[in-house]
Amino acid sequence: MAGIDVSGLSISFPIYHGDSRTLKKSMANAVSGMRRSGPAAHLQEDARQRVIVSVLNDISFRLNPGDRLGLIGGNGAGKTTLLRALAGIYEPVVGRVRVSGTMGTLLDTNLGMNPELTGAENVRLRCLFFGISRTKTAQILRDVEDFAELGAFLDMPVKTYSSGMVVRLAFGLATAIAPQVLLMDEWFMAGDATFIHKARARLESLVEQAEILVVSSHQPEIMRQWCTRLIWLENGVIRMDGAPEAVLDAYLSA
Ligand SMILES: Nc1ncnc2c1ncn2[C@@H]1O[C@H](COP(=O)(O)OP(=O)(O)OP(=O)(O)O)[C@@H](O)[C@H]1O
Repeated sequence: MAGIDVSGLSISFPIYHGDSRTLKKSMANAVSGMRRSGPAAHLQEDARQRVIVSVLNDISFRLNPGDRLGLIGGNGAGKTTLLRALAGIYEPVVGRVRVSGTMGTLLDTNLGMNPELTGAENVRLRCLFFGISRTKTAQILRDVEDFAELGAFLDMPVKTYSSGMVVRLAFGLATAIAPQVLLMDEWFMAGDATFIHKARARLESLVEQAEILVVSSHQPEIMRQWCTRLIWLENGVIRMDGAPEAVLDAYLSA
């Protein structure tokens, strides 16, 4: 059964810089004089006076099949970092992340996509990676072809695609293999209106199969329509966690 269990998760990045004295001084000033909500609130020094960016701090939540979680928050709040931690790209510094079930990620268009290979070759390669049979691979290829509407470009190297075309291919492929847990950053909404309409219809059908969705977006409409729960992140901590309307009302009026 699909599930996500995040407990006391903290993530920070050390800053390794050749000449960090000026940086440290400005950070020390920022840290000592900062407001909690100020843009430098997550810059700190560790016990060894190294500068660290504390991106997520003590994050906990659980998700069960059918949950559709939206992450909202201003620029640099930690939404993408949280998605990357769920995907296993970042290891927790403190706390733990447990994800059960097969996972599909729409976090970075180039992730797992070889630009030298054609769209079709990338589809076949992904199927090979997941151990999918030839017959099923042929079905998936047809499905991606129908969805992405790339025409002859499906047999062209991905490096010749526009960014919107890469989004269509990546989204089509990630959703064709029907993961139990789908993690999605908002970049895919860069597609044109027709694509967003199709993407939504496809996502709805995935979520109907009681899978888990975690999506980050700056668009309130997307959050209202797609999510059953919202977490508002601010400077790496959970400011509010609850029903979409309540969290959006508080977030938009803050
Ligand atoms: N590898 C890294 N090294 C240092 N700092 C990082 C790293 N990755 C992210 N950060 C910092 O962590 C903070 C949170 O970044 P993140 O991309 O998670 O924010 P976000 O909420 O997704 O923002 P946006 O809405 O602008 O995409 C930012 O201040 C960013 O500069």
